[in-house]
Amino acid sequence: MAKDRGYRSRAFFKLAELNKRFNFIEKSRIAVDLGAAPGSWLQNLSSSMPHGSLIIGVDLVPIAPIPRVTTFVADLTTQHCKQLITNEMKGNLADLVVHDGAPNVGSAWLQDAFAQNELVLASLKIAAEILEKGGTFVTKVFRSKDYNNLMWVFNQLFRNVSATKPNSSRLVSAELFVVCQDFIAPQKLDPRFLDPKYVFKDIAALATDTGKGSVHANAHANVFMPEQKRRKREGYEEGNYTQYKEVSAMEFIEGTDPVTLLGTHNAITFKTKEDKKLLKNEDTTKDILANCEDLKVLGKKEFKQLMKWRIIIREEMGLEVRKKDKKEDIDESNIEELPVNPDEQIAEDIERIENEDSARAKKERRRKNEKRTKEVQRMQLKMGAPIDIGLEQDQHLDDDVYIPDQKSKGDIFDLKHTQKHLKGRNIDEIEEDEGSSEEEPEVAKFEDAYEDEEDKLDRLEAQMDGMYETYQEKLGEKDRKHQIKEARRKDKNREAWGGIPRRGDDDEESEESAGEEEEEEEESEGEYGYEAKEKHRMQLDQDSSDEEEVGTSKKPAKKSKVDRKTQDEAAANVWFGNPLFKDVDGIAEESDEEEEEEASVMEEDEDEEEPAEEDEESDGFEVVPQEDDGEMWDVDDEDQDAARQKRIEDTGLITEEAMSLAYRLKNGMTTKSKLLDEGFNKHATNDRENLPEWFTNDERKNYKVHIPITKEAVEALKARQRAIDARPIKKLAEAKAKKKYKAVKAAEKAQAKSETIMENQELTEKEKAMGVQKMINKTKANANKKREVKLVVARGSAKGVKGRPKGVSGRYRMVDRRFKTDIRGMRNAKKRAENNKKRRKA
Ligand SMILES: C[S@@+](CC[C@H](N)C(=O)[O-])C[C@H]1O[C@@H](n2cnc3c(N)ncnc32)[C@H](O)[C@@H]1O
Repeated sequence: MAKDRGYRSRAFFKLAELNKRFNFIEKSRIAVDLGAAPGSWLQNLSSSMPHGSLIIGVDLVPIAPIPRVTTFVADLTTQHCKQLITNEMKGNLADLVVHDGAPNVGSAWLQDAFAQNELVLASLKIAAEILEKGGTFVTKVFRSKDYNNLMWVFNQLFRNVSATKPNSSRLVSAELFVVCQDFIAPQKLDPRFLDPKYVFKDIAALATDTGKGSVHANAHANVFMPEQKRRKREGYEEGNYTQYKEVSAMEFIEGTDPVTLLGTHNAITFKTKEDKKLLKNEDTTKDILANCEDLKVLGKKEFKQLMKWRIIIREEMGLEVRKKDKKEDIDESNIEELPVNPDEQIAEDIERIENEDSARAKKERRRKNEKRTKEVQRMQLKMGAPIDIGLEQDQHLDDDVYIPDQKSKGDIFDLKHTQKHLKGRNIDEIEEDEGSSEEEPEVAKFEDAYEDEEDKLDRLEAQMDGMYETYQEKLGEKDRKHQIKEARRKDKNREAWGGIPRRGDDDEESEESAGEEEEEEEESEGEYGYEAKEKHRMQLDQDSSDEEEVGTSKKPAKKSKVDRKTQDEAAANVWFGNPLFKDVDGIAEESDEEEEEEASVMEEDEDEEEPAEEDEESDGFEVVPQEDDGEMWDVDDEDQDAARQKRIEDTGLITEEAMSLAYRLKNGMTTKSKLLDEGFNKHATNDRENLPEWFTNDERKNYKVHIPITKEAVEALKARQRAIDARPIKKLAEAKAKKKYKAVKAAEKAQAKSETIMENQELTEKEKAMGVQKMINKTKANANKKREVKLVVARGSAKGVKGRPKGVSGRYRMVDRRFKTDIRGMRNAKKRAENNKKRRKA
């Protein structure tokens, strides 16, 4: 698909998808692609960035030139690489750094998460040095135990960080793409933030290393604002992360950072007088109370409930107004910002996610049972697959991961996430900004943002899948219809065969077989490209040929051998009873006659010697004399299927591609090993499960190297086709064989008669010679004699009577009365013409 469109790799679509969602390319002027070979991302940048933009690509391997792109061969983990880039940027800063690098060992891609994530960090290091404030960094990461640490680091350097998995990325692969927007551009950056030794250590350890307070908030302060006096951020006492903490309801209502409160306490209590007043409030429902009892097990829903409840109470209390006033007097240094303990938070996350997982599983089961529509099932399946993958990794830590077609991932919602999104703008501030009346909608907006986006994407995904499936079904249907239609077209008598059980079976089987073909096609998904196509095509050809040979069945095992034989005979009789055979020399018109004919051709011939009864009328039937019926029974066009079948049997090379391949091999233009090499690529062993159908279908077309079709191959095929076309068709061959058979029989009979004559003692030698000669002449005449077809007109009560008319023997044809008149007229005209001719001569 990618190559079709001129892109160097399918990675193109990943960046395109990311950009579609986050829209970072078009607004960039200077972009750097780290790990850019073969260059599809560069192609994307080159085509989408404004004119005059600077685009730099770096890779260990050279990149073929791309318009408007400067490339270097360099190792992105080196200082030299950064130097090359900065030189090219001539003192400017980049607005976009993208990184799709992957550790490359030999020719195979080693999906070593650690090495990958190390590369990510090296790229981030470059990005941090060359990006301008507000810039964007896009990177591929592998989900592993280090993933969360990386995310943590990204979050320290960028205001908006989103991990996503483009549809074009295989769901089974651990690869994710993280789009980090709004670069903070810290004045000074602690090198440990970009040092794998530290980053891939435990986050808590990192935090411990980076500051006195032993929490990452302090680490943050250490790294970003070393010169500023730190706020008092006591946090939990060291080693006492698990202590049970309560917060009063009023504190939660009035507090400035409810999210942190919820994240750092175990329960909301209603002990004070003021708290107790809240218990009387009708909005303080049982659910709210239950939620308050254990904050550690809050799910997304419960979290939302509590946040909404808080806002309602605040509204009722008019806290916003008071707060606004208060805010001016607030000495920021007095606000105690409760730090988030990473260990505890992770533990919380794990616990919560576990609960959520089981709740979600239940919910999904219920949904499945309730809605048994295809779309929802598909959607749910999509949701399931990535979770399975995620469980191999530290899935429970992937709180930031947003996976478009995996609703459940979106459900992995935690306080940390929320907090991050509210960073620098907590809910209270939102309230203040928007005014009290808009508080709830704003919060609701925030809360529903996840759901809306997820739902929308899920819906879209499901719709797309549904549409695609319908399209596929339609295609399949069309195919099947086409096959049946084709079969019918080739066999005009098919309907007439309906009475024979075998045909009925065949019909069913053909339907079944169509289904089977579809299944086979699906099963052969593992086979890609031309070969699969070819195999399928040959299979179809084979099948249609099979169908043509009446009496054969795709599922003979179903029937007993005897049955099958009888049915085959019946079907064969019907086949040869087809009027198409009527005019073929040597083939009897009626099927029963045919058998007799084969047994004793000569006898029948003798019968036929009897003069035809012209204008014979018997029981309402009139036999019309027939002068020359040769033109009446032209054989139809030749049977293409037979020709095709023959062609497959002959060589198996029926396509231009196959022929070209053979031609190239024969003429030393390619070798077997080269072809084998071409058949494999670095993606050959990739897992193809769980890929979107549209993608696999497109891939199948483009997965293999396309063999160029040579002129010579096409010529050779055409020549062969001409030769095949020139061959006698099957029916004709059968007719000729029959004729030959008859002739042999007639000769044998003539010989026997001659011997009888010769042995007759009563005859003179001359008489014997004359007798034999007469016999030979008669045999010859019989052989050359065209079998006559009697034209029969049904009259009176005989009209509409089916079957052989009474009193008519031999070959006959029912005709209209006017036809007889026409024949007569023609005969008379002919006679008149002859007489005139004679007269003129005389
Ligand atoms: C998946 S490919 C990138 C594909 C690219 N985004 C595209 O669209 O064509 C990964 C690339 O990372 C490069 N790479 C791996 N380690 C690297 C390093 N240390 N420095 C530079 N490039 C590296 C590999 O050479 C490889 O070309």
